[in-house]
Amino acid sequence: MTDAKPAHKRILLKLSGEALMGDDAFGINRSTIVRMVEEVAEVVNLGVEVAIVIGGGNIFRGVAGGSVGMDRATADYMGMLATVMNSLALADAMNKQGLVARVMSAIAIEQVVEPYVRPKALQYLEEGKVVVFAAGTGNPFFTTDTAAALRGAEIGAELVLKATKVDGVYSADPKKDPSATRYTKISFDDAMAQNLGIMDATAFALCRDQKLPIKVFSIFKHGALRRVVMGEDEGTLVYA
Ligand SMILES: Nc1ncnc2c1ncn2[C@@H]1O[C@H](COP(=O)(O)OP(=O)(O)OP(=O)(O)O)[C@@H](O)[C@H]1O
Ligand SMILES: O=c1ccn([C@@H]2O[C@H](COP(=O)(O)O)[C@@H](O)[C@H]2O)c(=O)[nH]1
Repeated sequence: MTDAKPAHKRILLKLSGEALMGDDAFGINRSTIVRMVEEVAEVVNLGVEVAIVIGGGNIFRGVAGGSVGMDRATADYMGMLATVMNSLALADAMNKQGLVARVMSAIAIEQVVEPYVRPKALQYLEEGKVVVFAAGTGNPFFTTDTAAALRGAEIGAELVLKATKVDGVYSADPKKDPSATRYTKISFDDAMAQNLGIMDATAFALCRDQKLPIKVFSIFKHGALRRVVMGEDEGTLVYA
């Protein structure tokens, strides 16, 4: 029995939307979302304050064909709405698991979820509730990675955790280049200079300027989220 304490008091967890598909072609795979929530519950039960941003790739990429030739901003609003659906599904699964989750949207959609109001989000976190930030930044031409950086900075998170389909940042996309090697850590400047596609440059730049480190790790690896929160060796650290 160990009484080791978490290395972080408040975190911003960015969950991959695409990972929610599991082995399905698109949408939300029930057992995958339940597994993700079990991992989240582990760290919430350690007393860590958890805010979440979830991507929309599992839904949005499924309808992306329909957005071909569409006005870019309109297609981006569709993408943001996809993240609202994922956020609702995630919060529902968390509530069923015994956690208390609140969804806050960057786009006004008040019959469905409450609007993002920073002091309210901070209050929820202090009360031990999990806050899910939906609709990205609320602006087209951005991504949910940037939303994670933005909300992470706003709520004073100590770390942004990017839980994705790969187990860290590689010298090239490991899905395209099998010879790519994984970094245990890399500076924001180096990641940006090498144009590493794991996150967009806006998200990297915001975190670098705010000195907000990022850990990239696999959401499919059991216990990885807990190990990151405990400060153990897992994934890749991106630092200022
Ligand atoms: N240098 C790199 N190191 C690691 N992964 C990389 C790199 N370059 C590109 N990738 C790819 O980036 C993907 C993760 O980024 P992406 O933003 O698409 O996913 P996500 O955030 O998990 O999904 P979503 O947008 O659905 O939330 C990985 O699956 C990997 O194939
Ligand atoms: O702030 C934001 C966040 C997202 N979008 C749009 O949504 C999709 C899905 O987000 P992912 O980060 O790719 O999962 C994204 O492709 C954008 O089209 C946005 O416009 N603004």
